[in-house]
Amino acid sequence: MSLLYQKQNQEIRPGVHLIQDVNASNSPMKYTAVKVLALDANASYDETLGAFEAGIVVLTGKVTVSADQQRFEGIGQRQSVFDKIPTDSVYVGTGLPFSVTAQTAAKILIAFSPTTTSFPVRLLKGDIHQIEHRGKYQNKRLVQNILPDDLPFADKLLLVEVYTDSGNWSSYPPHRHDHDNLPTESLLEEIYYHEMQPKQGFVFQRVYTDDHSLDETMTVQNQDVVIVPKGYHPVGVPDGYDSYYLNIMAGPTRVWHFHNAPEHAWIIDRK
Ligand SMILES: O=C(O)C[C@@H](O)[C@H](O)C(=O)CO
Repeated sequence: MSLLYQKQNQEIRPGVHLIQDVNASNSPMKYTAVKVLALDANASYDETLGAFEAGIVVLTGKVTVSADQQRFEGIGQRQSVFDKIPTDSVYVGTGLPFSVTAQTAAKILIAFSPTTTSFPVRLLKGDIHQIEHRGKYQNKRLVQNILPDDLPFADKLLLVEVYTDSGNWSSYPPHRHDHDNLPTESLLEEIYYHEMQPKQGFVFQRVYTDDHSLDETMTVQNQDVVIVPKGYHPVGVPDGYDSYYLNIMAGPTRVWHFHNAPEHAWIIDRK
């Protein structure tokens, strides 16, 4: 089972280019799915959600999102994800139609999770994001929380952006969240959407379980997706390149409680 989905570039509607489309039909994921779309200026994409909720993240550019008689105009805060400016997102509840119209050339990520529980459509402005500077030594990273578990605005979805600069590791020391064992650990699937700067860069990501029945180390390139159905999932960033990824998480309970690999937990305790 490959966990790596390399970028596509398929024009699915006039001015709408499909970069990624990972879902239950082409992956083992049950709680999470993702679409990444590049929109030419003035291009529009619309969809009616089935029994899914969605988080529409404006990765780059300016768009207008309409859903459930609400219209959010001119949202999006950056030209590149590497501007490191928290961007705007829109949460759309289960079963609703939505449309996205690009005011400038734009890139959007749509995260999905199956649910029949309705939550209201909501604009999640970038300036409400909780920002974290995690790690030390060579595992420093910048975390921009878009839809963390302490915002009760979704039934299942959790969304977070992570920046890992040249020569650092993130999602490190390795942790897992694949046991439904609250309050110690929650069961959350995870999807990584990766970008690199400069674009020709790559990162290494390993996904592995305690018994190594799953143990895959991948070379991940710009706009690739990695799925984490279970297991630890560290990311290493080579010298000279900076990494961005957006994480989508979801599972039976919308809480992020993870378990650090015991043999590597000492990494956290260094002074
Ligand atoms: O802290 C990080 O390096 C990011 C990770 O926590 C990432 O968001 C993840 O693996 C969540 O389970």
